[in-house]
Amino acid sequence: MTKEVYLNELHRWALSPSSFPDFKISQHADEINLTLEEDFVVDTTANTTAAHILLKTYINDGDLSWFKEFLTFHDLSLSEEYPFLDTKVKNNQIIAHLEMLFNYGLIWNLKGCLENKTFGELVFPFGEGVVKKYQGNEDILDEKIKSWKNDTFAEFSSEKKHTLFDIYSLLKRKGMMAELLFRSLEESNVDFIDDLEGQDIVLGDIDDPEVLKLIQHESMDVEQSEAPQSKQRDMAGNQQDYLQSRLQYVGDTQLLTSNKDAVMMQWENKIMKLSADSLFSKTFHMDGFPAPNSDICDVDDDIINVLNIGFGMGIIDTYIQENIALLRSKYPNKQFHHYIIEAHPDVLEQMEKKNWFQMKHVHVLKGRWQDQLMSLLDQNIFFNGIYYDTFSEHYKDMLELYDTIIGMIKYENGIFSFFNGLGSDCVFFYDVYKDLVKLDLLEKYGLKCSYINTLVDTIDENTWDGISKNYFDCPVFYHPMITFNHEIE
Ligand SMILES: C[S@@+](CC[C@H](N)C(=O)[O-])C[C@H]1O[C@@H](n2cnc3c(N)ncnc32)[C@H](O)[C@@H]1O
Repeated sequence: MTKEVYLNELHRWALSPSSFPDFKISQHADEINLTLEEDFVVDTTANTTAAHILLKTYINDGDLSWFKEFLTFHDLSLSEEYPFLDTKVKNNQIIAHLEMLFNYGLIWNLKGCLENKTFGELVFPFGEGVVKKYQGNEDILDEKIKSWKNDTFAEFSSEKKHTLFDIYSLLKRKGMMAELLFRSLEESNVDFIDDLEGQDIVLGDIDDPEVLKLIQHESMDVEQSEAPQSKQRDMAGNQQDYLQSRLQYVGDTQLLTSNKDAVMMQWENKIMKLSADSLFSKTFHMDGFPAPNSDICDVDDDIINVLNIGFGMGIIDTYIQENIALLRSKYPNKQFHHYIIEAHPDVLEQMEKKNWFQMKHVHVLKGRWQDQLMSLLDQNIFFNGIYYDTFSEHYKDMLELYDTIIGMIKYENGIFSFFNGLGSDCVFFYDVYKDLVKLDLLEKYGLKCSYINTLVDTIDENTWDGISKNYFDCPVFYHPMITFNHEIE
């Protein structure tokens, strides 16, 4: 069987699997060497795979008008008429079909179909956050989201809703596996991998550019704010360039690089308030948070230390100071210390102007956290709350950070949090990273990560005017609350 004939069969099957019960990928896949993502693509310009077709058909309950539209839109001429059969993809088959496609090399983060979406976005176009519990007023949701929730999602049977969550979990798992695989290859220069998901895969040498390309293709390598495609110095993606660049404060609303990348913006104000409160929430009763458990909270804790990494516009630091002032008046015998680490000279100059160096019990450490944290560790200072929000760093840097701060968080009543912009320019990637962070923290450090899901109501159509790149495009913000896992005691 030629590849063309095989692919034609594959797509007919994806449109209507129950009409082709005998179709087996494995029968001919090996013969035609079907292992890479290109082999699944209907048309390379449209980048739409059999899995996109399968998912979209399932979600649309067998109504295939979208597929006709898709063919016309992309001016596709196919060798054979596709049968527009009125047969639905069944709830109990879809997971097995997707698993099979993944086992034959389907790549998890491809965008395709009419709307150029990832598989995850076909299932939950606005991410998992809007279908799970969140804080905030539903009325503020965008009309498009409301209409999807109320007119589309609400109409699905409960069995179908369950299946959609199962599909989404599978897709997220595939994303996490790809990230973990990429990371371990980078770390250990592994040459061969055996028995991944039941197959024997020989990857060859990681230095082989072909292998590296394949793995990188599957990895997201997210940054807190991603770099625009430009020939200018890459300030958002490269720390050295960033630290040597000039920054500009635009009133009290923005901090920008000369490339107009946003280092910090005022729309994050609400998130900074939530973050500042959460740093004290395991030691004191803060509004909107459950009371700290008196069994595990160290009530004799008289020295309260909070650390913020990355000053930016000082929004979170201002809220931390407000909290300290309030708590100091309630607990006059306790000592409160506020540490700040900041690396950029222009930001340090701004801090100077605003008197941060003169404030009582505020300790500013000038330099990168990579160089400053050790001195705190050496002085045996333990923290009730640590917050991380830098710029031009990657998730790799956060993994490095975990190694150090694990020894600095108070065991009983300490908490770590960060501005969660990981993968936040795509709802599906944001959901994958949400789970990956949880897994990383628990597996390696025994830390428990839960999230407060809060609606983002401070971004509007003008927010990104004049900014080179929108770095947050999700309706729900996942605020991480990371503590030692006392449940395992
Ligand atoms: C997004 S801003 C922080 C905003 C802050 N949360 C606020 O409320 O205004 C990021 C800050 O981290 C600083 N930064 C970037 N890399 C750093 C590093 N490695 N160590 C310390 N500070 C860093 C930047 O210069 C910038 O001031």
